[in-house]
Amino acid sequence: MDRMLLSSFYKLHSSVPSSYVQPPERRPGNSILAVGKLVPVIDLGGHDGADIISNVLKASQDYGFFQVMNHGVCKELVDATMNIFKEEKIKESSKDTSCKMYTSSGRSTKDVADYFRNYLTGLAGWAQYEIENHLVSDVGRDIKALSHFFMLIPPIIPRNPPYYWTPQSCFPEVVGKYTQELRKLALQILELLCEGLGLNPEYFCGGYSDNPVLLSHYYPPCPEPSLTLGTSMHKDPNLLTILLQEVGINALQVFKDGEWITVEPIPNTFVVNIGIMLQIISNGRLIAAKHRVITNSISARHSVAYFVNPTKESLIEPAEPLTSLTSPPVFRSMTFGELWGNFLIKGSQFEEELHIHEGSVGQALLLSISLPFSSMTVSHVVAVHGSHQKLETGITSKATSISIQLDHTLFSITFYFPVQSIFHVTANNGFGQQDKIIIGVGDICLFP
Ligand SMILES: O=C(O)CCC(=O)C(=O)O
Ligand SMILES: [Fe+2]
Repeated sequence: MDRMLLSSFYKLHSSVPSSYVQPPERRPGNSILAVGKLVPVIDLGGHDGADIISNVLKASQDYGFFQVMNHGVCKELVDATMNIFKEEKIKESSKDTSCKMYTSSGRSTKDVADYFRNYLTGLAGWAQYEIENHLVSDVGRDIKALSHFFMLIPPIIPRNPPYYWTPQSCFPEVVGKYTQELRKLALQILELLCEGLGLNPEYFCGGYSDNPVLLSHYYPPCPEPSLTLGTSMHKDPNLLTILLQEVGINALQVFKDGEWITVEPIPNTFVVNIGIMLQIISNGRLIAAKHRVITNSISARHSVAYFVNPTKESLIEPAEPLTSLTSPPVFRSMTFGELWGNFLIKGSQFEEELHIHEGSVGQALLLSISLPFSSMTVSHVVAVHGSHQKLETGITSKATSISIQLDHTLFSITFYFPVQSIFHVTANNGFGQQDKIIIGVGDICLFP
C-alpha cells in the first residue's frame, strides 16, 4: 500500500485499508451535518467600507471562516493556477514511476506520492499524540496527495529545492504571479481586520506575513467516503489561510456549534480562514475554527491553499492595544519558530498549552514597588501591564524574562504568569539584592 500510485489504487481496490479508517466518532458518516447553513460570503468590492470591515470582523469572530467575492484577483490567473496543479498531478499520477514532487513530509527527498497520502497526521509529534490518545485507529491517515511550496515573495525563491515543483514552462510565471496577488489580498483582509479590531492597519505588514507557503491538495475519489477523511479535523496553525477550492464538489466542512457546516464552493470566490496565530494576536477575539475535508467516490478534487506565515523570529502574542487590565492576555507569547516547532512535536495538544488559564489571569501577580529600587528582573513572564509611563517604552517586548530599569519613583505593575509556574523576582535597591521565588499563581508580592 505504501508505494501505491495514485492512478492504480482506485481501479484495484473497493474498500479503504484499515489504517485509513477514522475512529467512529471522527467518521463523516457518523457526524451531524448542518442543513442549509453557510459560512458568510463577503463582497470585497462593495462601496461601503465600514460595512465590509464589520462583516469581515463578525465572520472572523463567529465562524473563523468566510468566503470573499470581488476580491480583485483576475479569474484567468486563478484558473490557470488551478489548472497547472491539476494537470501536473494527473500527469504525474499516471506515470509508472514514483512522483517525487509529491512530498508531504518535507523531510525526505525519497518521499513519493501514495494514493493515500498522509499530511496532518503524518507529522511526527502530531501522529504520535493522536495515536497515544487513541484519536485515530492505527494511523488514521488522510486520503490525499499534496505538494508544498515555500516561497519568498518577491522574488520567488524555492526555499527547499528538493521539494520544488519540477519546473514547467509556465509554472514560475503563473504560480509566482498568483502568490503575489494572494499576498496582496491577504494583506488587504488583514488590514480590514486591523481596522475592525482597532489595530494599526499596517500591523501585519512585514515580519508577520513574510513567510508564505502555498500548498496544493489532490483528493482522489475514495471507495468508502463515510469511513475516512481527505484532511483530518484540524485548525490551521498559521495567521490566515486563503483557499481556492474546485467548484462543483462539496468537501470542506467547518465545525460550529456542534455541527459541520459545508463550505460550498462558489465560482470566483476564495475561502478565508483565521489561523491559531491570529487568534492569539487578537487575544481570542477572532477564532481559528476546526475544519476537515471529506471525500467522495466519484470525483477527484483539487484545492490550493495560501498560508500567511510569519518569519521565525516574529513574536506571536496578544497585540498590546487589545490587552488591558480588564482584558488581560489570554495567550502567552512565543516566537513563531518556537510555536511552530512545538506544534510539530506536540500537535494539536499544544494549543491548550498556549492558553493562560482564567484563574491565572484573574489572580495575576501584582508587584508594587514603593522604594527606590534601581532595577528588577522577573522570569517566566507572560505579559506585563502597568501604570507607570516607562512601561509604554521600556517593556514592550514580551520576553519570558524581563529586566526593568527603574527610576526611583513609585511604581506599580502587574505581571501575568502561566498557571503553576515558578517565577523569580529580583529587585535591586542599589545596596543589595532582594530575591523572591514564588511558586504558583495568585501570590501577591510586595516590595519591600
Ligand atoms: O483542501 C481543502 O479544502 C482544505 C485544506 C486545509 O484545510 C489545509 O490545507 O489546511
Ligand atoms: Fe486547514
